[in-house]
Amino acid sequence: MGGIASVLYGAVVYSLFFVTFLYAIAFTGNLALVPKTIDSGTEGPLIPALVINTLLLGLFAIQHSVMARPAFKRWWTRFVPKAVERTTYVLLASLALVALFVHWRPILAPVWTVTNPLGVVVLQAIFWFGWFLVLLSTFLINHFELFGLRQVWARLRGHTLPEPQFRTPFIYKRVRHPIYLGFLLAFWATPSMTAGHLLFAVATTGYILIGIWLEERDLIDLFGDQYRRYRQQVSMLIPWPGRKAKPEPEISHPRPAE
Ligand SMILES: C[S@@+](CC[C@H](N)C(=O)[O-])C[C@H]1O[C@@H](n2cnc3c(N)ncnc32)[C@H](O)[C@@H]1O
Repeated sequence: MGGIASVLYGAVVYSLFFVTFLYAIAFTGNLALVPKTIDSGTEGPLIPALVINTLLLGLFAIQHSVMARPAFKRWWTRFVPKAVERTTYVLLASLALVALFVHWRPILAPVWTVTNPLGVVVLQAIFWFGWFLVLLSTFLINHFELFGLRQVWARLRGHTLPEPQFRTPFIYKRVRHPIYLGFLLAFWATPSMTAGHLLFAVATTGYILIGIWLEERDLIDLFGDQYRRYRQQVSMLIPWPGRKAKPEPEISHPRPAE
């Protein structure tokens, strides 16, 4: 694929991702700005709703976990050019989310309902903080590389991509997975939890915990002892006093002979 075509493909997919990301906020937060949310629409029979919602969540989880693994990437970059591998991953992830938004069936039995005005405000604040944390953390780790734009831009400029760098900026010094923490806050913090929303929150929490286990295996393969030390020092999801990344020991280089 030529450099300009790669950049165009990357830009279109990035736009699709961004719209999907905004829609996900409205979908999980039941914001009336969008035509369909997690609890909108007419409720149908329970069993088909459970089956369809579980299949939709499973489709997203399988797409995400399988395609993110290094062995899969090595295999499919024999067919998909390396420069657009990440873009194609983002495209398929966004399409899996669109399918979930379109086909999701509401299950409206209430699980909890908070009516206390302060409680409602606190839960809504946690919801918005969660989404803010997700977006902020993508920028801390490398937003444009995560969503494929850096790769297609490098292809256009004829540059090779640098090797992945281990990073612990800002909140990454306190928790190893702030993006996933943000999702958990956003998915659980609601004043009115329905059975459908609970299914979504429980399934995504399970998926995130499995995803962390898989991601950390890959990170240890990639960064070795550096990541092992980080894991010993820093909490997985919940920041804890005293649990903080320590500066890496300086590597001493022999002084050149004078
Ligand atoms: C969707 S991001 C999630 C990052 C992290 N798990 C989080 O929740 O903030 C997944 C990508 O981030 C990379 N990654 C995770 N932690 C990293 C770190 N400390 N430094 C560099 N890359 C990291 C992984 O290799 C993977 O490609």
